[in-house]
Amino acid sequence: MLITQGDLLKDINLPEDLKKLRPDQMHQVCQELRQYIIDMVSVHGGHFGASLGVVELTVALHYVLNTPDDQLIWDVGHQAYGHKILTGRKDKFYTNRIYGGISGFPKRKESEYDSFGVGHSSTSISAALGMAMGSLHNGEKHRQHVAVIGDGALTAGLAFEGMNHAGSINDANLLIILNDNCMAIDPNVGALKEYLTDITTSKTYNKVKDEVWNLLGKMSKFGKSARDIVAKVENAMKGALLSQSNFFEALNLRYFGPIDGHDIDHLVAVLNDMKNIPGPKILHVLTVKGKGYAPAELDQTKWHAPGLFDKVTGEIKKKIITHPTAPKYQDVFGHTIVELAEKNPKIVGITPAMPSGSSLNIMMKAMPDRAFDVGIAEQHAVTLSAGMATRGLAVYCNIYSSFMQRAYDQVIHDVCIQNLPVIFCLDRAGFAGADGPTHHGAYDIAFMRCIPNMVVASPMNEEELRNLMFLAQSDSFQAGGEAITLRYPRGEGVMPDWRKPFSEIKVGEGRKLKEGEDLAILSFGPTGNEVIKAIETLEPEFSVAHYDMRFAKPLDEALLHEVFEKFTHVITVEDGCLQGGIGSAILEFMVDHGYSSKVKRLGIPDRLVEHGEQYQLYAECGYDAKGIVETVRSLQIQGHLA
Ligand SMILES: Cc1ncc(C[n+]2csc(CCOP(=O)(O)OP(=O)(O)O)c2C)c(N)n1
Ligand SMILES: CC(=O)[C@@H](O)[C@H](O)COP(=O)(O)O
Ligand SMILES: [Mg+2]
Repeated sequence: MLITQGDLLKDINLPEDLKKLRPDQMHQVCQELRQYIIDMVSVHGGHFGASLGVVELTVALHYVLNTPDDQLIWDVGHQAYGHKILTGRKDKFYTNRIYGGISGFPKRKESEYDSFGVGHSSTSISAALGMAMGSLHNGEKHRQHVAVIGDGALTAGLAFEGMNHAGSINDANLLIILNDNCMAIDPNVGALKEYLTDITTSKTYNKVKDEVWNLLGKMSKFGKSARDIVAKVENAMKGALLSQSNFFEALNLRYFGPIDGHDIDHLVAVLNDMKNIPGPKILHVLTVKGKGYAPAELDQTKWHAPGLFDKVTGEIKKKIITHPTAPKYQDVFGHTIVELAEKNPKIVGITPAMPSGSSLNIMMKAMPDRAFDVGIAEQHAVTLSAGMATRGLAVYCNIYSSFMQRAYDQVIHDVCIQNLPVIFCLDRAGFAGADGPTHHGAYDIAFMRCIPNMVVASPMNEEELRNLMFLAQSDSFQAGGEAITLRYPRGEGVMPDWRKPFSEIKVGEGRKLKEGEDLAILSFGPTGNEVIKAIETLEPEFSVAHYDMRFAKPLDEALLHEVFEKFTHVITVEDGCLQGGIGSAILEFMVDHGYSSKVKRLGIPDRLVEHGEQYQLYAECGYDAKGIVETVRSLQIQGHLA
C-alpha cells in the first residue's frame, strides 16, 4: 500500500528540517505526523494509542530542543514512533518491529537520537538524571536532559527513586515531562493517579496556576531572567497553596502545569521557557491516549497495540493462526484461576499493571475483591504476595517473565528465604516476538532454578498448565512452603479442547512421551510440541525417544537415570537461555552421576536475539522443528535404524 507523507512531512527527515519551518506550521506537521502513524501502524502493526497521544509533544520537543546534543529519553518507548519518524527513520518505518527491521523501542545502537535504550518502564528519570550529572561533571552546562514519563510508568518504585535523588541535585539540568493520560495499558490505578487527577481538577490550584502562567508571560516581555521568573512563580505558588502542598515541590522538583498536551503553540512556548529554568523540574502535561483516532480514544486498552486494522472503518483484523480454536496460554490462566478460586477461598490473584495482557482481568471482573492490579510495581507485587502468603493465602502472582527481572531480590529475600509458597505465573516466557530483546523472557529458568525453596515448571500445553496451577494451590503443596514458578509463552497453545478435568501432577515428575532407541530428546515446556513435529519428520530414519521434563527444578532424577543409562546421544530443548537453563541442569546431573553421554543443548544462545515473529526467532536459534531435525542429523549417530 502506498502511504503518502503530507506536504510538510515529506521534507522532514531530521529535526533540523523541522526547525526550518515556522511555528505556525507546526499544526500541520502534527496533523501529517499523526496521519502517518495511523497509516503505518494500520498496515504494519505495533503500539498505537501512546504515540498518537504524544504527537504534539514530540513535535514540540524536537522543534525546541537541540537533539541529539540535548538528551531526550522516552520512558518505555512504546510512544516514540513520532520521535523515530522525525529522527531519520521515516523511510524505514515500514520495517518497524519486523524481523530484520527497526526496533519498536528507542535503541542506542539504532540512532544517535535514541539517548537511552528502553522497553521496560520507569527508567527514564534515573537515566536522565545520570546524564545530567554526567554533563555537569564534564562541564557541559548547555545540555538539556529531558525524560518523558507516563502516569503509568510513574507508579513504579524506580521512578520515585529517581525523583528522590533528582530533588537533591540542585544544579542538575533535568526536565521531567509527566505525560498524564490517566492510562497505563489498562486504566491507571493507585493513590498517585488520584493525586494527579486532584491537582488537574482542583479549582484553587488551577486558578493559581493560570495567574502564574500569566505572570510568566508578562515578565518575559519585560526581559526578566528565567531565574527571577521562577522565584516569583514559586512565591506565588507556595503562598497561595500553603494548605495544598505539591508532592513534586515537596521533593524539591519545581512543578509546572498541568498544561494541555495537544496545544502545540503553548507546548512550544512552555518548552522554550523551561530551557531557561535551572535545576530539576517537572512539567505536567495532559494528553489523551489515542488522540485523533476516534476508535482508539474510545477504547484505549484495546488500541494500546491493536494489531493490523482497517484505518477507515476502525475494524481490527483477526490474526490467522495455525490452531484456530486453541486458546492463548494467558486465557487458560485467566479462566483456570477463576475455576480454582471458586472452590478454594484462599486463592487471590495479583498483576502489576497487566490485567489484559495476563488475562487476570477475567478474575478481576468475576471476583473483584480477590484480584488486584497494583500498577507498574513488580517488586511490590512480589512482596505483597509474600505478605499475603504469610496469612495463608494461595497467591497467584502473574508477571511477564522479563518484567520479573526487576523483582529478583524480592523473590529471594521476601519469598524463598521466608519459605512462602507464592505461585509465580511467568507469562511471555521465552521469545516475546516483535517487542524484542527487552521483552524476551530468556533468563527465568536460569535465575529461578538457582534459588533454594523454588520449584520451576513449564507446561507443554494448556492441559498441563491447568494441572500445574491445580498442583500449586493444593493444600499439600502450599503446606510445603516452597514457591513455584510456572512459565509459559506468549500466544496460543495447541489444544482446542483444553478445558479438561484437573488431574494430579507430582512435584518433580516428568513424563516419557515416546520410546526410542537411537537418541533421546528432553524438552521443557511448549518446545515439546516442536519436538513432536521433528520426530514425525525423523522417523523411521531415526528412532527417537521423547521426554517432557515438566520441571527444571527439582529434576526428575529417575527419568534422567533411565535416559543416561540407555542413550549415548541426548538433546535438550528449551525456550530459554542456554547459560544456566534446564540443559545446564541436565548436564550438571549427568556429570554429578558419572554419566558421559553426548549432550547437545538447544535454546537461546549467549547473545541478544533481536525482534521478529516468534517462529522466526525459534528458527534463528535452531530450536523449531526444522532446527531439531537438522541437529539430530548432524549428530552422526552410529548404528541407528536407518
Ligand atoms: C517494568 C515494566 N512493567 C510493565 C510494562 C508493560 N507496559 C508497557 S507500557 C505500560 C503502560 C504505561 O503507561 P504510561 O507510562 O502511562 O504510558 P501510556 O501508555 O499511557 O502512554 C505497561 C504496563 C513495562 N513495559 N515495563
Ligand atoms: C510496551 C510494553 O511493554 C507492552 O505494551 C508490551 O508490548 C505488551 O506485550 P504483549 O503484547 O505481549 O502483551
Ligand atoms: Mg499513561
